[in-house]
Amino acid sequence: MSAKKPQPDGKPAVSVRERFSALKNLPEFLGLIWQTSPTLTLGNVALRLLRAALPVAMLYVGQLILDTVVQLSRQPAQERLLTPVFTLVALEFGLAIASDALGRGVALLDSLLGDLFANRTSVRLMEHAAELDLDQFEDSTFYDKLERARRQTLSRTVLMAQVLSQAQDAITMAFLAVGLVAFNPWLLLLLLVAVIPAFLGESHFNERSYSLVHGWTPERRELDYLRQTGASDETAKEVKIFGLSPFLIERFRLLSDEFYRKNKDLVIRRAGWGTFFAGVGATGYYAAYVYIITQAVRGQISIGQLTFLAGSFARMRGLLEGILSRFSSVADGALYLQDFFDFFHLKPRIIRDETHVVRPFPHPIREGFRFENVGFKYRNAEKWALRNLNFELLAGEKLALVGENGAGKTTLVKLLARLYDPTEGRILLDGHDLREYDPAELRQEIGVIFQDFVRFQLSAGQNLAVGRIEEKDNQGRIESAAAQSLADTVVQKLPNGYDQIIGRRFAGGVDLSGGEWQKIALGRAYMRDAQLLILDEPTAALDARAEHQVFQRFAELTQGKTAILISHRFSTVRMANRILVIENGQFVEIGSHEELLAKGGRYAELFALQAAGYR
Ligand SMILES: Nc1ncnc2c1ncn2[C@@H]1O[C@H](COP(=O)(O)OP(=O)(O)OP(=O)(O)O)[C@@H](O)[C@H]1O
Repeated sequence: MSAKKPQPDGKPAVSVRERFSALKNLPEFLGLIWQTSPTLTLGNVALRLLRAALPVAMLYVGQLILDTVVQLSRQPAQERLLTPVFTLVALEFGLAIASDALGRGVALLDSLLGDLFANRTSVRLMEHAAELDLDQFEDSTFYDKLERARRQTLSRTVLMAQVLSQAQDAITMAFLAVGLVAFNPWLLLLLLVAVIPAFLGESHFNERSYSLVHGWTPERRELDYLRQTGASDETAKEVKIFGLSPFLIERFRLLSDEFYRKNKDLVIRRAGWGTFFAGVGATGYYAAYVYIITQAVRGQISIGQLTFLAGSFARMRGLLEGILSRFSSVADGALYLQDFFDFFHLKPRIIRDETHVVRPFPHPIREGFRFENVGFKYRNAEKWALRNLNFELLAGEKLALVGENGAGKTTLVKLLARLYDPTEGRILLDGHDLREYDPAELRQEIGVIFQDFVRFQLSAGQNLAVGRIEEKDNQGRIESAAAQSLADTVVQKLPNGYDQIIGRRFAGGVDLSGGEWQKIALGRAYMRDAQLLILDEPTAALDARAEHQVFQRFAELTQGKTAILISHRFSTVRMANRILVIENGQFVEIGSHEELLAKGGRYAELFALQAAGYR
């Protein structure tokens, strides 16, 4: 990267070279438009080509009309034949109507193509985001890219129209230039001199504006966050109780005012310079006009030619100004495209390894999982979340993970599901590295219910079905999963049963208590029918009776399956075959409840601590 000139607020500006090099994105962009709809694209181009030829045709007919009129006016009254004039006027009338119709046709196709393109792009964005790794989502630069790619959907459709208009106007210019150059090539030069300063000015301000907006992506993300946090159903409760509104509003006001001020300075300077450059342009035009008039007065050209040339010059000035100023917004659009393509060029690392034969997932798992010296560090984190971890999770075993907050229990589970890969060491499944299996197949065989499970604003039935979404229409399966997780008792109370929308975001939604939500989430694990079931604090919000019932069923349901339980409640933990204690990401001890109690180590200590609380 070249050293960038900092903006007044310390953010890097975008160099001219970067803006030009961003234009290389246009062919790929046009390719995407073509793929969106070849028919609409072809139609659009054809209409624009026709339309490009019309201005010069109209000016030329105008010239013929005037010359014919002048000629007729010089003839004796009885010899004046008006038919040729009227024919020409009819022709010009036809051209005017055609021009208008073509203009509307182009606008229509632009809008249809634009809408279609925006829809397809949003779908592609969602599809690509779904392929990326979890840690990419946890990276703020990634998020900024995603944000810019998302925000620019609309302006990309504008960019499309701009690129096409650019080509259309260039063709019109070429037609007009032929006439102007034939008359006097210097006029073309005068035209450029009149227009280029405006272009440079425009270009400069566009660059500033892009830099400002680009540099402010994190702050704009924060603004969105503040706006949402200040007023959303999820946060309203705590915002009210803690009286957070003034704090949030103040931060929002400060940030948004600062952006307003910066943008205002830019807009004002832009308007000032814009007026000046428009003056320069007008001067050029009138100089050319005076010259053409002089030529007409001297009889060098006809009155018809005078109007043709003056018209051509004025028209070309408008077109050239348009082309040049559009050029700089096309260049900016292309810069935004850079963000867009950058996002699409991001590749996930946790993918099916196509360089090797992918190992089929064992059915059933024979030996189990083995952690060999596993260490993991989160992206951008200083500290290891897990280190030197060696243990075995045997096939069919129920293993409980115990450790204080932040010990690394959830991280361990995420490694098993390959949401991340270990930073060092490896995890084996039946003697082979997890990376040798297809991650999609692996995840199919693992059912995880995280402690921060998602409360989907969908129907109760769909909330259960997310455990295996292919079975969303299998009502029998949904109901039996609900019965196993006790979610059926929750659904019974809902006015519309399984079809009831839960959560408050949408009209008619009914919210559930924390424990009720948890029963629904647990049901997902039973929908899943996976070989390895992982429940991360599955019963934290359940009352004592419900917890007891859940675990009675859990033992039955996981028979023959491998399971991991994370819990801070020892009543739950002791139901596991073995318990793994971790502390600060390190292995402490492993064994059955009785063994660990007898050993009198960390587990025994924690157990005694909790038991004392109940005495
Ligand atoms: N996405 C993340 N990025 C960076 N650090 C993380 C991330 N998630 C967790 N950590 C850190 O990794 C460590 C282990 O976290 P983990 O969630 O695995 O703990 P845990 O044992 O499940 O805790 P708890 O009992 O509170 O659920 C913690 O120090 C935490 O701050």
